[in-house]
Amino acid sequence: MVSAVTYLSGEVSLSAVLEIEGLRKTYRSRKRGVRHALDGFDMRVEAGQVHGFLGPNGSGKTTTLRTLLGLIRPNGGRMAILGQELPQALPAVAGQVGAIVESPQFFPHFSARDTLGLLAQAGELPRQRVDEVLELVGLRDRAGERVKTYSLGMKQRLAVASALLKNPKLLILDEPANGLDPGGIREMRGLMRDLAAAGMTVVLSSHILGEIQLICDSVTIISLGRRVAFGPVDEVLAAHSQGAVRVRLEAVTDLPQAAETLTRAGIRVTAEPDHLMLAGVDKPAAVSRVLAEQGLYVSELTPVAVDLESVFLELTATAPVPGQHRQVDQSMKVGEPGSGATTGGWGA
Ligand SMILES: Nc1ncnc2c1ncn2[C@@H]1O[C@H](COP(=O)(O)OP(=O)(O)OP(=O)(O)O)[C@@H](O)[C@H]1O
Repeated sequence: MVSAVTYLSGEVSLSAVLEIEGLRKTYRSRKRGVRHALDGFDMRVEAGQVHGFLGPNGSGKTTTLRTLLGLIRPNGGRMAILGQELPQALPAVAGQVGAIVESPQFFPHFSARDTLGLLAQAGELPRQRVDEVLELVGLRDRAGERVKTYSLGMKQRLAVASALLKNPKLLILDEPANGLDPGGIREMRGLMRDLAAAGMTVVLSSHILGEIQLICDSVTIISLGRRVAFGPVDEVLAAHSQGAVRVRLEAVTDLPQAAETLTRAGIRVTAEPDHLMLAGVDKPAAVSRVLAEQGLYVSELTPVAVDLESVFLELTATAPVPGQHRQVDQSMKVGEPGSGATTGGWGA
């Protein structure tokens, strides 16, 4: 584990493996105009953590990761990995960063062992590392079979194995659980925890929020190119659990009117099929009073501990859909009515 201690603004903190401050990236195209994919984005990941990077489609996750890896040039801000400024230090830190940002393509007629052997040779890594990573990702027993016979989950594990070959200090994975069945997801979760326990820092983006809540020590949530929440998972949940209340009505058909009434009363409401979730409620009695005044009668009013999915919904005003990508664009288009609004989404 990286054990260095850094001094920030007079405070002692653990060493940050990854630091991003005020990162900006603007895409310009004749057809779509100017878009701020990253609009002053901040992120900090401490050593030895599994860190979840969450955001709706089009919120800027891939742009952030591609910028970090030197594949895209930012328009402003600063980035550092292992205390070294990027992109200047990229050649120096590249050997300590393993990443899968886009699904890697493998030769279909090669086996996993041949594929990794070739990559190890190209990277001048010891051959024994191939068997170590095959064991780590649980592919050892099928390592001699051709990649074209592999399931999506096995290809995903091969991709992770290829990123682990150089025994990186920082592992960056974009949607590692994509295409995995529940058993595969559980194995991947165990692998991430084992890697972190061995001192590796893991950053993973995912749309499977329940998984992130189980695996990750800390999270960053991005929306419209800006950080909207960050910190240890339990602290983020605690901060958003204050005043969270579940409301059921005698008549389910009254829910839309109740949602409207409560929203008008200044309460944040998320509608679920058979109940409403409210946020920031100081006095639950006020909720039943406001509703009763409209002839809407409450059958349940329960304070609840929120999960990461509810926090994500509240902060980004949209629900994640596993496996869906870029069907709705969350980035701001400059000059568009509503640019700068805090909502985005998958809705279309
Ligand atoms: N090469 C590009 N040219 C123009 N716009 C781009 C380009 N790449 C990304 N964008 C835009 O930048 C915004 C952020 O995209 P990005 O891919 O970083 O989001 P994301 O959070 O990774 O989304 P997803 O979860 O769908 O992968 C989107 O509006 C996207 O359309």
